Amino acid sequence: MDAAPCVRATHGYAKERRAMSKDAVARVRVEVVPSADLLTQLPMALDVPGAVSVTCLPHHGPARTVEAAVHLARLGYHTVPHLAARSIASQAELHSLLRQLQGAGVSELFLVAGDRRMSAGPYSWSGSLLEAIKAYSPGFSIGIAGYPEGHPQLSQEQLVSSLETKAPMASSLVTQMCFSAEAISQYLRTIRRNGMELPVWVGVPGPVSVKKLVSMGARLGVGRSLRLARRTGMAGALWRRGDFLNYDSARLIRDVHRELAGDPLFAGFHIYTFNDLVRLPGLLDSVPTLQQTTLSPTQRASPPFPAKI
Ligand SMILES: NC(=O)C1=CN([C@@H]2O[C@H](COP(=O)(O)OP(=O)(O)OC[C@H]3O[C@@H](n4cnc5c(N)ncnc54)[C@H](O)[C@@H]3O)[C@@H](O)[C@H]2O)C=CC1
Ligand SMILES: Nc1nc(=O)c2c([nH]1)NC[C@@H]1CN(c3ccc(C(=O)N[C@@H](CCC(=O)O)C(=O)O)cc3)CN21
Repeated sequence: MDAAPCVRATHGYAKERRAMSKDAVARVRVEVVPSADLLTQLPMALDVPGAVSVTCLPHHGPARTVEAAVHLARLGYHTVPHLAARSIASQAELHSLLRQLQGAGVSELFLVAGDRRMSAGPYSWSGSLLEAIKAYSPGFSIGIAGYPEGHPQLSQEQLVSSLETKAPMASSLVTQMCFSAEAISQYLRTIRRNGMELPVWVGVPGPVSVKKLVSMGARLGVGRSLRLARRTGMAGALWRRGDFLNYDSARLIRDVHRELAGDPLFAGFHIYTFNDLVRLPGLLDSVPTLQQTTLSPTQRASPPFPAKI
């Protein structure tokens, strides 16, 4: 870690912490919702040039995501906007969004079908959107979604076939929020066995209140994982005490890192924050650096993770 101190004039945020090294910045992405106060809140929690992934929620629509992404890119963040296929009304709208993003220097996108029941336009799933983007702006790197615990509305066959179609056109895979290190590493083993060779960003919940995670988790279809988290004690201690403090993201990150350190296709962690950013700096400080993930096999025999988490 870089030892340079980083002072923040904040309320409730860590006032002083060690700046993340460039390596650590490269290993972590922070997912945010394009809320009205994002542009003032995010810089208090994440230093430029950190990487930010900007959601595209059904009730927001793509213009809001793109507008926020353009602002964040201009602030100097590596910005990865989500484009939800079902939310894009026309090819003309898609082209306009892509031009705005290119104009701001955005070079990477994350595509999903999106949670809208009906498509607003010609793109009913992320594969057709991917093809359309490649045809118009081949320069974008494109991330697609992976589901360690399946998807509540989609069968395994649909997920496998969707992944097989999209992977050759994509540059990375981001896993859906999951609370189980075992489910994540099992999923990675399975997709690798099936010949998928994309770098994987492992999606984990950030230091969000358990209450928020429970309400969001059920809506996003990760309820099974949450129930597991409660039973296995990751969040269990908090539940038993009856208070809704923080989910222990650092512990999950440590467990996943222990399983995946040394895997050449492990890109890093994608942290779902739900804009609960106050405790993010503390978590980021505890994320392993690139150097620690590329230890030689001999070094790896010793504990693979810094003692601080
Ligand atoms: N993992 C994440 O970060 C996010 C996940 N999502 C959710 O994931 C779903 C799947 O997105 P992708 O992985 O891009 O799937 P996809 O676009 O690759 O679709 C997989 C298959 O399921 C069908 N399908 C997809 N969404 C559907 C829906 N809502 N209703 C009926 N059939 C559908 C498609 O036609 C295709 O055959 C989204 O619809 C949304 O619910 C949405 C936003 C972010
Ligand atoms: N099925 C699915 N849909 C998604 O949109 C989605 C996933 N899965 N997996 C991971 C992330 C997390 N997602 C979300 C979803 C909702 C909020 C959220 O904060 N929703 C607020 C409204 C925020 C606002 O309108 O400003 C809410 O109360 O619904 C955040 C991230 C987006 N992504």
